[in-house]
Amino acid sequence: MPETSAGELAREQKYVAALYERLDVLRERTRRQLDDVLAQGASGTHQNRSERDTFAVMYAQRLARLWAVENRLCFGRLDHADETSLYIGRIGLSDDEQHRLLIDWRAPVAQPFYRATPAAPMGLTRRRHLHTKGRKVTGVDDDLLDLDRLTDADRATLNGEAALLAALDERRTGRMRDIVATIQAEQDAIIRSDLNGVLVVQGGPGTGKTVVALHRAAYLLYTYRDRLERRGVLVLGPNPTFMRYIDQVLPSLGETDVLLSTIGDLYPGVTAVRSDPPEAAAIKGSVRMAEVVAAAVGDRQRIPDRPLEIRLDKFTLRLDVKTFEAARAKALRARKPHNEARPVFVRHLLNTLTRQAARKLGRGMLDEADFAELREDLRTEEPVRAALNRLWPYLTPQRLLIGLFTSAQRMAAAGLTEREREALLREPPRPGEGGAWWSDADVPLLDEAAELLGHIDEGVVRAARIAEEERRERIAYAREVLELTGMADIMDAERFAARQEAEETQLTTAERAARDRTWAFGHVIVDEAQELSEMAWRMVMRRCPSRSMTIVGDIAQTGSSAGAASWGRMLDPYVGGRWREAVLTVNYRTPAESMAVAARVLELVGPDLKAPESVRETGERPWALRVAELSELGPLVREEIVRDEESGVGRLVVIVPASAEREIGALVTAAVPGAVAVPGPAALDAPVAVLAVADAKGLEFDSVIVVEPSRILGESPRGPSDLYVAVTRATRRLGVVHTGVLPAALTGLADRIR
Ligand SMILES: Nc1ncnc2c1ncn2[C@@H]1O[C@H](COP(=O)(O)OP(=O)(O)OP(=O)(O)O)[C@@H](O)[C@H]1O
Repeated sequence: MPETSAGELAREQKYVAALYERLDVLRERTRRQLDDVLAQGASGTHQNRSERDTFAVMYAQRLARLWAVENRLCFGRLDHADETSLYIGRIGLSDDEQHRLLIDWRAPVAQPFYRATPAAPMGLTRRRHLHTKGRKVTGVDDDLLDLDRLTDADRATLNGEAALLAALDERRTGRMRDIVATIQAEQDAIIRSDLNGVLVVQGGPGTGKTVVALHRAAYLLYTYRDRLERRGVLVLGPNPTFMRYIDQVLPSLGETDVLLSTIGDLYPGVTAVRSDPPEAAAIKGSVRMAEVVAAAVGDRQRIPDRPLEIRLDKFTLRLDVKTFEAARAKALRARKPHNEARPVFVRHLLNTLTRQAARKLGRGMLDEADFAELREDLRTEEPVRAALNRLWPYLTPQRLLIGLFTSAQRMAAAGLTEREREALLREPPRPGEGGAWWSDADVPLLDEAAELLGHIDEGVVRAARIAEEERRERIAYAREVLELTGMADIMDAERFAARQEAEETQLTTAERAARDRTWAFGHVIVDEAQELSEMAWRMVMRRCPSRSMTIVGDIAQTGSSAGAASWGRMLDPYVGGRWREAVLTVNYRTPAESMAVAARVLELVGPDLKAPESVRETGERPWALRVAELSELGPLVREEIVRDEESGVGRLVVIVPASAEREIGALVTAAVPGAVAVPGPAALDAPVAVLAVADAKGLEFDSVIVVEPSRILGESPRGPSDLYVAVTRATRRLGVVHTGVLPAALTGLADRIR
């Protein structure tokens, strides 16, 4: 950082202090507004209450936004040729007279902060980066953009990349940080790209795809707030650990109302916890499964090929094949989903049964009311109900798929081959297993099934009954509370209960969207998009009929057996070639020394692929160590920690083949206190984590040890991509530990001296 005169720092400190004062005033004002709205209580008309709820959500969100921007509220200053200056920060601030004090980084006038260069200064003479700690300005560094105006002193301190390099060199905390202060021009162009259409951002590891996608979400919400606030923005990522890794970025940019989800979480009411073996995942991910699920539904509409007798107390009724066929044809003609077509099928059969019953009862011609009454009587007869349920059962997506995957016969009827059936056949869920039965690859199939099955009337009825019971319970509880607190005289139980309920229904857009399978988002961002299967794309596209999407990923890193080999193959079925691509080329994470190793691994993925260029060097060569047994790993990791600490390196990850995750996890956790060997938030917070490649995807660590690279290579058809992911996770140091021979791509690493 260049020397800055004390006077200059003091001037910036004064300005920044005033910004924080203003922030405090606004927080206090918004808190009071929220309190006032909440104090109005649940009384008034329905419209009053709903307006009050809307205001309460709005003030609460505004308050959260104001609290989220505390750190590095202001990080830049633009000096224009006409000698005016603008301060750039996380949000815009004005005083009560509407003078602008701070410009939101997403506003058009802030754009030169990211794009101006000496060759194209965009009207600027200087771009200043302000460094702050808490509310204190600790330093500034300047890019002088009007070279004619430079004084000799200015020339001596010209320092374009200082802020970026300082940011990249910082120790990692286990959580991704925002980059508002150092967004680079090629990234800014993506962040501010038009809202409409499908934008694909292809880029190698560490090129900032994830962080750029998140800043784009914040930019779009700011620029198109009216359009997006109602429909919401969805950000999809590969696994829960990754979601945890990125979940602070948008709040730190003042955006709290974006739904972050994995594919495994996207179907309301199901959380996928299993992952399928590669072969099963590939079958379930193939678009052919759309036909299989449709055939499985059709299989549940199959009619008997012989007549059916239904014995009642007084007589026996009989349905013949012709009647079944007519009922089914009518139901299919309705072109409705399975459950919604059921009433058509059922009505036809019931009418036939009613006519038979009338004849048997000797009642000949019935008028309309008597006919309806008799039909209703029959419908409630247990044998009739059971027969109708067998013929055209109400189905939930869960019931359909459990029925399918637990029966080789049903799978065959739905068109799966013998080999596919063997790969997919499963035991039914054990009692209480419920949610744990589902895998990531099942979720798009549930969604597909839900489309074909439609709503269940009975379910709606049941839900309404449960809601009514809950309402009654709530009133009873409210009555108790009021009696206990002696407030029964001043407030009635129903009003008290309604007030509580109102608090529960004050949902944000993201919360409402998360509960609704049919929600159409205003914009969808897919990260690590190369991992999505064809079936997953169908599910995602359903969530985004407007096709306003940002898709970020790297085809060279595809690890899933059902993932993408090209963007066109995945997207063309939906947008027919109408997608635009932006390419990121600079790697901000991995030092040049590790990237040289990664480039050789990349040749195994595809000889024509080009690794991104690193923006910095660390001077440390990646190392390799051959050990006789993996049990040597524990002491070795301990040594590495000491070494890392001595050189100021923070967090370490041991990346292992999936098949050795448990064994190596046990070795390392036994040898290193505080080490964590299960994916999830704990792995992000621990000083040492052991992760399989799939769980390390998208993450980064100061120091990385890759174990048994040959096994990673050989473990799946996508082995080379997996090894490429593994060797590109380190921000500082990379080492390789192996028992056998090193893959050729890794020869040439420095020997590690012990
Ligand atoms: N302009 C920038 N200023 C500061 N840091 C940056 C910038 N761009 C990227 N980074 C940092 O580089 C690292 C890599 O970014 P990110 O994880 O978004 O890359 P990626 O392309 O998604 O990588 P991968 O494909 O490996 O998942 C992050 O620490 C990110 O904060």
